[in-house]
Amino acid sequence: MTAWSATEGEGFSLSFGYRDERAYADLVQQLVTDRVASGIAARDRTLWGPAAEDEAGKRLAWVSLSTESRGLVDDIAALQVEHREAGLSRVVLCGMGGSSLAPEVICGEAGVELVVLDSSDPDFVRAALEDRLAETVVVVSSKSGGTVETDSQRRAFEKAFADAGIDPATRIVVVTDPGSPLEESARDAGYRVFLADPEVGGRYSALTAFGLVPSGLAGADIARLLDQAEAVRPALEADGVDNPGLRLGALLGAANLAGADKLVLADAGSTYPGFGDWAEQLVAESTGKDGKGILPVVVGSVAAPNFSPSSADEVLVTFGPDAAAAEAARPASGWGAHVDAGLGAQMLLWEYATAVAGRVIGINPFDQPDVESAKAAAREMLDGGGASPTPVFVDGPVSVYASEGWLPEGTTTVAGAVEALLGHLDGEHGYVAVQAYLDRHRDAALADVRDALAERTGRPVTFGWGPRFLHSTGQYHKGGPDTGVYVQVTGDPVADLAVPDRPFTFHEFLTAQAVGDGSVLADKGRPVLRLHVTGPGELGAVSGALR
Ligand SMILES: O=P(O)(O)OC[C@H]1O[C@H](O)[C@H](O)[C@@H](O)[C@@H]1O
Repeated sequence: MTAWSATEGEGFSLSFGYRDERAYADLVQQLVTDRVASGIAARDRTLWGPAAEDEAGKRLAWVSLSTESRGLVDDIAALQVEHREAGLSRVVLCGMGGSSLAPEVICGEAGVELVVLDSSDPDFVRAALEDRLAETVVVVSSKSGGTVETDSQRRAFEKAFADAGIDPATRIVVVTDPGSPLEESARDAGYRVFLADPEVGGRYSALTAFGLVPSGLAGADIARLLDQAEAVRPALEADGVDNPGLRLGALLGAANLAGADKLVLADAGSTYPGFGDWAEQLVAESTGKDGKGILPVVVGSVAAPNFSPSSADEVLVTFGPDAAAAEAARPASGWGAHVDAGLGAQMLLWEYATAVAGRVIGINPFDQPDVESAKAAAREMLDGGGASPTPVFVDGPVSVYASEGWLPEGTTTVAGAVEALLGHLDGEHGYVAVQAYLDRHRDAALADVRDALAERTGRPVTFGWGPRFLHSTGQYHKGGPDTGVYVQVTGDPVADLAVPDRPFTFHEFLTAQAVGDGSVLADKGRPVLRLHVTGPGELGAVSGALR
């Protein structure tokens, strides 16, 4: 690292460190000359090349949401008052990926309760259904209106309300795009419907109805969020070398082209701790395709392995006001940045930076071509078309499944299988993705294996909860560079739960998602190990072997 330089303006401050300041300065200058910032603000569809033009043409309305979304604030506040007067104080959000990650961060910062149901794990779903139903409002959010997790959750809540003698129409609020199948069924059912701007993709939708409705109903100050975004807009739209969106985007893009293709994100004293998970979806789904991309690695703090120490393929970025913590870290790659801003400004800044990085890397930051393949494989499994997998061996409470071509014959222990998988990890660019298809509240302690595995391997390690990560890093795993090894953890639930009026249960669906995504990865020749435990009490056998 040769230098740190700072940019400050209303609503943000950034400092950067670079291996080679000239490489960075030249690139930012080029972006200024090409008028990329004002071009994005003017919704210029040509900035990502001819192949991306169609998609970009209908995906750039996020640039002006800080003004366009103002009209929603009063409507949401009025509905919130109605709910409170009716004694409804608990808000559950059913939604995946871009339809739930932003509200989770916004409500986390505001310190208001929002129950985010972004799972098909039967124990997790049941816990959400059984808690204080009499006081519950359910927001069902889906842009496409066709996401099976969200549809299943909606059905489960409709049945729970009906069984309790409560009219679902008094409790269910829907957020969707105009004309979606969900809009139609919601209108038929008499639900309150908020329509979002269809020219904003899911992961750029934080400041649309998708971010604002659940957050506002839960009690967060959404007008303040829009104010923060509005404050940073002039800086992001300016064709100048101090533009923070250009600078952060250029850093991520230039680092990526130089081989630093992992983005390690750490909180440095922010008031919005879940921000890493929101940025993870934005960056991974936007850039991870065509064998290219930036892999976000969300870590607990600047003291966590992968941040300190780091490896030569990692860019270290902190968010929050603690600049000293950021500067104390010395990235092995030489690439790093520190970004401090109010949450609304931070979100808009990263959206610009991601769009800019996409242009630098040479991908379309608005599509997600590999997400559908896992959904199709899951559907095939549920229809009975997918081959039912058999374990390679069973070790105590753990059944072990492996994709072809990497597990040595004669392996009989979980520890041996993990060792063999890690043996396939490339020392320069390899990463480990742990994917836990479990109850992310009850089984939260399993996430500790991230740090342990990062220490053990010295390589970037990500930890994601299934099916949540399928709508985030799942795109990168399948569409990004072929450098990962994958550990899936699945388990038998305490009790399964039917999906009302569907021919499958939640557990069958969750299993189909894990097996389906694993088969798509395996078909691409990516090594996959699945460890299936007989029950939540047996997870120790898995975490022990991964440490
Ligand atoms: O809002 P929905 O249409 O239900 O989509 C939820 C998620 O689904 C897919 O996985 C997309 O890749 C995500 O970008 C999106 O956020």
